[in-house]
Amino acid sequence: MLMTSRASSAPKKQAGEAETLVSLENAGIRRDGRWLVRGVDFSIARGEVVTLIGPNGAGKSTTAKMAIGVLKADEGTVIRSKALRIGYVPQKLAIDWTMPLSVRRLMTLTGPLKEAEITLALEATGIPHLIGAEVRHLSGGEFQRALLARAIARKPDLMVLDEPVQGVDFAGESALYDLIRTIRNSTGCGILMISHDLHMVMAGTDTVICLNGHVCCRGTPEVVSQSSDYMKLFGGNARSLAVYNHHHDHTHLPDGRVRHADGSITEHCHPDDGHHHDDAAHDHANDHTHGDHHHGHDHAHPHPVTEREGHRHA
Ligand SMILES: Nc1ncnc2c1ncn2[C@@H]1O[C@H](COP(=O)(O)OP(=O)(O)OP(=O)(O)O)[C@@H](O)[C@H]1O
Repeated sequence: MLMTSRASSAPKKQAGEAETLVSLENAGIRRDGRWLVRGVDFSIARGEVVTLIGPNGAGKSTTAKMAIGVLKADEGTVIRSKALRIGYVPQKLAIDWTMPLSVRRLMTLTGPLKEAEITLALEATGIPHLIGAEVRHLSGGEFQRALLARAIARKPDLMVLDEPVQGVDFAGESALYDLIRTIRNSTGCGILMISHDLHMVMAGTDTVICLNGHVCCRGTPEVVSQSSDYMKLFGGNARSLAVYNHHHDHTHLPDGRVRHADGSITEHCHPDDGHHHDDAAHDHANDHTHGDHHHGHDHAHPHPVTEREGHRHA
């Protein structure tokens, strides 16, 4: 029997367990008699970074759109937590690049924002000085920062970033991934990210879902990078992947406090805690179990941006 996205009752959350923001069970999208993706199962908790990887056409963007409700599942279920606020940075934007458009205006295209909210978001992404700049004059990295600012300005519970570093140079990529982690750490939001950039992304991700029309393999970056299915898909690239090996001796809770191995909770990490500085892979309250779905809910209210051809960084 085919089922579509549905609401459910409020989640019953165990003490200490991060809230599940969105959960997909056996979800699929069919178009023109073909399943674009099928049998997709995963969930995203508050404070968790989930990354979708996979070759071109694997269904990553389709899956992300299904997760946030831009596309309705033709099979299976997609459940989002009640009144979930979503910040979405799509892969492509329908922007007329010949028309004047300031960064300030770009920020409010999908909904009104106060000037102070715009300024704060642009400060967070490091480009407050560009508030009056023409979008068409921005560099690739500045444009991506502006899109990120627009996504975070609405203080989302879940950020969905479809290839957030496209067109950005190597140093800029690293800075943007740092920024994404900083946003997650300071706001405790969940993040669903799509990327081809295996090296950077794998290091900063709690859970990797490798897609190829279906979920090919999943797990921590370490588990996925050693999977034979993953090796088959990515070949030599996979073998050269440098996953940041770390051990988790503490957990960052969504409210910013830190729970240590002995169960004690402090405001900050201890100086001698494992894998801190230049750390790309803290364990941020991802102490929930995938496939263990507690949620409930209702329709999400994403701020989808029309996506068509025409994005200059595509
Ligand atoms: N509306 C649609 N109708 C028919 N086919 C579609 C539609 N949207 C996407 N597709 C096809 O579905 C497949 C998955 O597309 P999707 O954009 O999700 O892939 P992706 O993994 O994000 O790819 P990429 O890495 O190239 O961005 C592709 O083969 C694409 O051509």
